[in-house]
Amino acid sequence: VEEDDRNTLINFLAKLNGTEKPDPSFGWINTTDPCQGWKGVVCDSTNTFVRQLLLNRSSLSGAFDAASLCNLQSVAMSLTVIRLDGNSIRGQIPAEISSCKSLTRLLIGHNQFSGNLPDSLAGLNNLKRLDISYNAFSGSLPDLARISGLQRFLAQYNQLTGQIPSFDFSNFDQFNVSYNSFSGPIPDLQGKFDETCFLSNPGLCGPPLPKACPLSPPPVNRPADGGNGKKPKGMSKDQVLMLAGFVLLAFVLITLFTWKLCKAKKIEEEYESSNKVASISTLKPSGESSGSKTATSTDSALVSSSMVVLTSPIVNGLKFEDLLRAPAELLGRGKHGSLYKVHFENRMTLVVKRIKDWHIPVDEFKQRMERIYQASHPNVLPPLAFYCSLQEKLLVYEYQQKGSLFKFLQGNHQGFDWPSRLAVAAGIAEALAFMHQELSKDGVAHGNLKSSNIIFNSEMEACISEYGLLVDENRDVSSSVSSDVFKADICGFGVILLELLTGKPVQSNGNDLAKWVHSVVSEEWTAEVFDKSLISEGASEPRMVNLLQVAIKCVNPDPEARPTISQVARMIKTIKEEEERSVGFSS
Ligand SMILES: Nc1ncnc2c1ncn2[C@@H]1O[C@H](COP(=O)(O)OP(=O)(O)OP(=O)(O)O)[C@@H](O)[C@H]1O
Repeated sequence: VEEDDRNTLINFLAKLNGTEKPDPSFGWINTTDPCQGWKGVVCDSTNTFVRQLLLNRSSLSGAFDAASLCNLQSVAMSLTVIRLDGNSIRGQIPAEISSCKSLTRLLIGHNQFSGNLPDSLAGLNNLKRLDISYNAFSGSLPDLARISGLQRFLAQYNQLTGQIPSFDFSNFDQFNVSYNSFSGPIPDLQGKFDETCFLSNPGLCGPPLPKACPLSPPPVNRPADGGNGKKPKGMSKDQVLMLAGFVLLAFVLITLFTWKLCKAKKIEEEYESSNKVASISTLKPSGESSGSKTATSTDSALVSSSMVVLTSPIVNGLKFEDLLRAPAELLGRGKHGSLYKVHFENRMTLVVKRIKDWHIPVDEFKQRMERIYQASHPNVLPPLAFYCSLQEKLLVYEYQQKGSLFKFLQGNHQGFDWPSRLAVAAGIAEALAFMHQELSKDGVAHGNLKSSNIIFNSEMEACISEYGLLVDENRDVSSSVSSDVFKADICGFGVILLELLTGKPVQSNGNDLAKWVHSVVSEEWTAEVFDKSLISEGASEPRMVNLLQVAIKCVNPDPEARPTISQVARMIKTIKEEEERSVGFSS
């Protein structure tokens, strides 16, 4: 990034800070490149382009100068994520935001933004997630329905007016416009989302709200219509009656159809959940005798205040009691505890990890979770909330329906080609390197890295889950013992690389796979180890061997001989670059 552009970025942060110069703790200085250590800046794998600005929960209270940011050629084309949620930023969103053409996520919830949203926002046609919730935005929404790939729109707790755009809800995973002043009919939700997403908008009508819409169309108050709300001219009385008849018929048909759809969905859900669903308070942690009392069931009335919600846009207002009451399904009982899928009435689905036998002091647990949440990398699933008492430790994550790498490799993964596997390897290495760097002083490693803890998000990007859930209880951060926890992650990562190369997920701790690969490689049968589908797609054998060598370094039985994760990330980046060059060359 050129020096002038760096200065513009530094001014951008200063404005966000509401000060003349940015807070030095961010490390945004013009003698270093943004890709080298600027807090909250995530670059591409070649460290050339700024991809993400992650300035959420950073105590910012100034203004969002999107104009200077998005007018920077070098940044605007590459920037895919802006996260500013959880600050106290004021003012409007400048119309120039639309020059940040590549944005897929714009997350600015929980701030003090106000004024109208610029119409140009609807020109961000790569946007997948837009979160403007908990601000003071007013006026009508731009025609966001033009953004065809939008999957998430959160706008609750603002002062927005006008109609809700006719989104194509088929792609949506979350939607919320509650606590605003929207009016008019709710668009066709295609069977998704219930009334909680529309609460407290007195002018809204139609399903899923119990309030039916008036027969004649309500006054239209969107700017595109001129906002005059006048009746169409030149219609005879008969024509008006006929039109009203059609509207009535359409309304009856839509209501009937929605009712049938809801009924069918309910039956399907009841069927799916039969035998499997109970509430989390009735499901006992593994290893617990059925006669024993859990802290959860006894303490619940006393401890709801101890439920710490870290990221409120998704789980705002979540209480410990809500977690206990909601229908829960046991997903698995691992070595370290049980995992439940918890369904909420507003269709939010979370997973709750109930950690077994972790004798960590409550304060240390809290501090640890907050540090992990603050570290924030897009390829690491953040804890959304946690609960901690002496006897009970619960962690809440977003449910990811695409499942884990482990499950994926267990199934028919024929189409999982070499470039995709390389991208998964590089993505996880980069995310792990980021977390190790951010949390090295705290001595917090992942602690249980394996392919069932690599989860695909809705965009099929591999994310690390359950970071930092284990602590070596004999650990002494000041001594070299703490480096062992990081070296254990390297070994776990090496096993994941072996799984990607061989296409065989490991059931045990990975030693068997590592031993087998060692023996095959030492007898120079290297090609034998690779997944047959990789060989048949014509993946580059030399590059697969290079990755195999990285994996073998990582699973070295001597922890001290293993490379660091940043070294690993660099090696994988080089292999990936070679792959990209060769693909570019051949095409
Ligand atoms: N956020 C999530 N969304 C969807 N599935 C998940 C999520 N987190 C974990 N899973 C999946 O749920 C299953 C059970 O998870 P669990 O953590 O109990 O398994 P585990 O990793 O083998 O156990 P442990 O971490 O205790 O060793 C695993 O298949 C895991 O991949």
